[in-house]
Amino acid sequence: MRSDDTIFAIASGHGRAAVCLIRISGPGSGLILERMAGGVPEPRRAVVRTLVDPATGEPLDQALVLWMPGPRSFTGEDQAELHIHGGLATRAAVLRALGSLEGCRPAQAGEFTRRAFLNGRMDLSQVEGLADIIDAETEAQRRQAMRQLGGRLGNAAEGWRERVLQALALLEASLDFSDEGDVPEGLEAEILRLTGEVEGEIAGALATRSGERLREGLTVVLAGPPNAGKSTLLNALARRDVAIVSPIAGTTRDAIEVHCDLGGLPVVIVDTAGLRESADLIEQEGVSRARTRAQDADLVLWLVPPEGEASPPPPARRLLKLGTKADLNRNRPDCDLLISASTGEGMPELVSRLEAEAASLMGQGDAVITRERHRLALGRAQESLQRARAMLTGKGPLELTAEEVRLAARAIGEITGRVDVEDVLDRLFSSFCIGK
Ligand SMILES: Nc1nc2c(c(=O)[nH]1)N(C=O)[C@@H](CNc1ccc(C(=O)N[C@@H](CCC(=O)O)C(=O)O)cc1)CN2
Ligand SMILES: Nc1nc2c(ncn2[C@@H]2O[C@H](COP(=O)(O)OP(=O)(O)OP(=O)(O)O)[C@@H](O)[C@H]2O)c(=O)[nH]1
Ligand SMILES: [Mg+2]
Repeated sequence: MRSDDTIFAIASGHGRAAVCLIRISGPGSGLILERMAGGVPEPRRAVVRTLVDPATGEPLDQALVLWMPGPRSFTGEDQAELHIHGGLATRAAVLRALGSLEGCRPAQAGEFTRRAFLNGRMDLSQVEGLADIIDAETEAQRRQAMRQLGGRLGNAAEGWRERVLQALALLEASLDFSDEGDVPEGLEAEILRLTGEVEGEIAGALATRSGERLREGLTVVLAGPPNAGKSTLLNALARRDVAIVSPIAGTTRDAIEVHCDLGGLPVVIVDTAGLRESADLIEQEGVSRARTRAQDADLVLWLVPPEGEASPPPPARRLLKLGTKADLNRNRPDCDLLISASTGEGMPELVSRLEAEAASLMGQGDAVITRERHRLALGRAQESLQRARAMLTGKGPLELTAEEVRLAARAIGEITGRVDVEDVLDRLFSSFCIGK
């Protein structure tokens, strides 16, 4: 795809709507306004214009038009926006007209943001923050995404990289000037200080997974014997009739997921098939899926009916034992909590318990790293720094020490996209909406 094309796309939603936003970016943006909107308005001032078909002059729609010349624009290049009426035919007519102009083509997913990145308007960590803002479903996710867009991770990474490069410069100076192949004592102390500081800060950022958990949402799996009341509990937590409930054991077979917002934190609650030996092939598959989901879950709610558990709970990272149908039997000393979907007993306590679990696993958006990509890159940086520091104090070969420090700087550079990130970009932008 040519990057000097002028690209356009609908940036608003795609159904019938009151207003539709068409975004345009590239060197032909001004010409488009001249051909279709009667001229280029004053920069960054909205004006109402009648849009016309550039081929025939036929009026197509009334629009609010914006002109944002580069480099002071989102993409860093000339940009225009047409805020048109939201009807399907209007949209089609304007897009057809834009596509008929030379050098203009529909944008690919994420292509506006890719241009913003390539033009240095934002770094890779900020691009990820932007993607996360669009996907944020809860308040804490929104806050975390905004911090990343605002440069919290990017600034931290730049700070680390700068100090590592400073240490590298000192090492290289020693390489050039020392005949014995060792580092003068004063310099060695400074290199150890710089790399030690950075290594400690990176270790701090790696110490919690709460950022990744918050971005992805916490998975809570409801598991237990058939008829324990799992689907009834799912419906109660979701406050809608999501799953079929019946007195017949083995009602649920597929795993059913509901996205919930618990005090601003994203929690995916998964209802599963009741665990039992069964001759029914479909039920067997359901039971095997239930076990897998329980194993992968951040938290398993193990539901024990009044008649007790027929089998031990499946292996899980974290498990909370819930006695169900408390209205039928209140004598359940082995359970962490008693609930009844019929009377509502225990439900507020359960929700508080889940909120507390979620908060302790996810925080409120204060973590610095939010993706496995960050964890892997910083993990490599940390290992390189550790190896370099060990060589430095153990009087290891200077060239190898410098190479490790170089590797550390490179790994940190991956966070902001300073170094080879083509494949990361392709993967990331393919997950973007068209128009972003
Ligand atoms: N109509 C509309 N709304 C939108 C966007 C958009 O592109 N169009 N955005 C798109 O995602 C977001 C806002 N992001 C933007 C960020 C920077 C610039 C920009 O042109 N910045 C220039 C000029 C700033 C100024 O005028 O002071 C700059 O930073 O130099 C525009 C939008 C959300 N809302
Ligand atoms: N008395 C009483 N009955 C309940 C309660 N919760 C669920 N039940 C009933 O128990 C039966 C089974 O409920 P489900 O929610 O379908 O149970 P399940 O664990 O999803 O069962 P499977 O999908 O077959 O594994 C239904 O008849 C529910 O109405 C409760 O708190 N009290
Ligand atoms: Mg069920």
